[in-house]
Amino acid sequence: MLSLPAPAKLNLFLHITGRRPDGYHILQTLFQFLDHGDTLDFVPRSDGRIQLCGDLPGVPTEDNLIVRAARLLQEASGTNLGATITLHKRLPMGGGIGGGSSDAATALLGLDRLWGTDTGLGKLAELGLTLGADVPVFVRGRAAWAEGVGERLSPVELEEPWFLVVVPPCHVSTAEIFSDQRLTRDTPPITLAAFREHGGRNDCLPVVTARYPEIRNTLILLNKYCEAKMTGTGSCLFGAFPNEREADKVRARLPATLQTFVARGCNRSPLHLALDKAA
Ligand SMILES: C[C@](O)(CO)[C@H](O)COP(=O)(O)OP(=O)(O)OC[C@H]1O[C@@H](n2ccc(N)nc2=O)[C@H](O)[C@@H]1O
Ligand SMILES: Nc1ncnc2c1ncn2[C@@H]1O[C@H](COP(=O)(O)OP(=O)(O)OP(=O)(O)O)[C@@H](O)[C@H]1O
Repeated sequence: MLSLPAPAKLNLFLHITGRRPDGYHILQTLFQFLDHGDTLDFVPRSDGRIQLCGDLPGVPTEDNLIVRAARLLQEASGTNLGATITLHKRLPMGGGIGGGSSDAATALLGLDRLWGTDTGLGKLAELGLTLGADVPVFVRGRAAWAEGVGERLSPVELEEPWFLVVVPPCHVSTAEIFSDQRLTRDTPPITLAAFREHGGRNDCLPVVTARYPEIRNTLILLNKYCEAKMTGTGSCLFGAFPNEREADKVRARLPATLQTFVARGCNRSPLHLALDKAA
């Protein structure tokens, strides 16, 4: 059996600089991975079937990004093999930490290894992009400066702080935020050097806090202890700390009813570290 992580990501900032004719948004963002996420177990099958164990509430199996990724790779590689895949879900859904996209990337890389189809990261990233804008960065496995719709990636070396992540008690649909009339789509493009000097913001935050009072209130609370930011289109909020102890201290002060976790920021995806180890 092959067991692999599907880590979370954070968008350290997110600027919307324009919109394509097809409605997709042109963005600038910085992706960093967390050493916290789902786990997928893979067992090969000779009958060609894709079986998923570990159903998600509200997601029909055929729509699960893991199953869709598996079928895409079967088709692209022409393999006759199948797999039984077990998903151990830990990441909140609709949290902006990329759980579904990361599961898809882990399925693509894990099955490519299991089946010996040797597809290569470039082709896997291309297949992944058809499943979601966030899949390619998980396939490439490097913290990245991203442009375009999130698929034009340049690897970057960032500090690797500890993050306290807070999951407000609501799901946010990415499509709903991107279609809100109030969203600003005209932030002037910046450079990585400018971000390192002046930082950046999340252009989705005003729309998300206007729509979700729970997120606005959680942001106010977290801001008492650190500079709180939002990842992706929400709902998750985070703060950076120099070490685990400092992050844990703030975590202990938050109401026990709030879902929270502490994880290390990683420039190299835990998925790729695990694949190297398993080689
Ligand atoms: C917000 C981010 O998480 C930042 O990393 C991503 O851009 C979103 O990536 P994702 O969840 O993989 O998004 P997708 O599943 O590709 O798209 C969900 C919906 O969001 C909108 N969408 C997504 C990405 C983008 N650059 N512009 C968009 O307008 C589209 O309406 C799309 O139907
Ligand atoms: N394996 C999967 N894990 C999670 N969600 C999945 C999966 N397969 C399909 N989905 C669907 O994708 C939706 C988005 O899930 P996901 O956890 O990626 O949200 P997210 O963290 O907000 O993503 P992003 O940061 O990419 O916007 C879910 O609400 C669910 O309907």
